[in-house]
Amino acid sequence: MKLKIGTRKSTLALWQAELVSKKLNALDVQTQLVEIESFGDKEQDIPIHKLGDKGVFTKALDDALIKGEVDLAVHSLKDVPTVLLNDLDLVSVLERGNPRDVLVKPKEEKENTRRTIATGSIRRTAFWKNRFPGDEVVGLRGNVPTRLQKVDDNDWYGAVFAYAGLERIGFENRISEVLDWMIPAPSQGAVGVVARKDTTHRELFNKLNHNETRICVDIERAFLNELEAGCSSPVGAHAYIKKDMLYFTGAVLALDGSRRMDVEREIPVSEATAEKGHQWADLLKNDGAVELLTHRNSND
Ligand SMILES: NCc1[nH]cc(CCC(=O)O)c1CC(=O)O
Repeated sequence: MKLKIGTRKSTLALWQAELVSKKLNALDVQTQLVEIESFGDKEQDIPIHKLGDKGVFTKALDDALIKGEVDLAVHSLKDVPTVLLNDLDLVSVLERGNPRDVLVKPKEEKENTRRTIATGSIRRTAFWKNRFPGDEVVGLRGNVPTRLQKVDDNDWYGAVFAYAGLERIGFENRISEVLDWMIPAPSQGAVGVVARKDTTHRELFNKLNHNETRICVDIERAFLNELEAGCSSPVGAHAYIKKDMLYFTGAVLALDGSRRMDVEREIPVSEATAEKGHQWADLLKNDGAVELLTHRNSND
């Protein structure tokens, strides 16, 4: 038996696919990587939230799974929509890396009269403007190495990246600041494996699961799902487990960062089910979170 692992072609995607491959090899399963280009990779210059609502990075791999061209697909879990296609399942979630967002400054710092921050993410934009209303935020796209190069080539104060993405491909040394105050994207820093529902390898995939990570990301993703928001919405959610407690922070922001709603909870791990994520999102919905999310600026 040789399992075909579908992956995107970026350095980060390949690193994550290799990780899954090694874990399967350690379980005496042979593997082969199949590189597939996604729509989100081809269209590097269009802002991500304009590419389409959901699955811009996952669709090509979903198709390959459904056609049987690959047996599993490896993704950054935060890029995977909370609702999968009917025939597909999230079969494993690996142990999470650092979930935080970080600031990367240019190698040579520039003198700025007004700070300009680069990011292509509307969540990062909203959080940044919420905390620093006087700063300017500009768009930034491309895979991690491309974005790092753009940071050095422009006059920006810096750009926001995922800690895990930089660390995995050897750019941890570019981190200037860990942005502890920014609530990460739901499931940021976790790697997920998607397979067909009728896969015959479920038991094998279960062995790749990291239970604590799975509990946390299921809650974060339920929170996002309940708010009916895709990966490109100004929604942050982060859960972590310490001893027997699960700690959760979630927030919904207006696009321009002018308003936000927060929820913070701690519960015993024994009570931690995805349902909690739905409930906590419901609290914010009752306070008008959906109106906050759907409120558009005139220049949008
Ligand atoms: N949207 C692109 C993307 N998808 C996953 C990561 C990083 C790894 C992760 O968060 O799991 C990145 C890069 C980034 O956000 O800087």
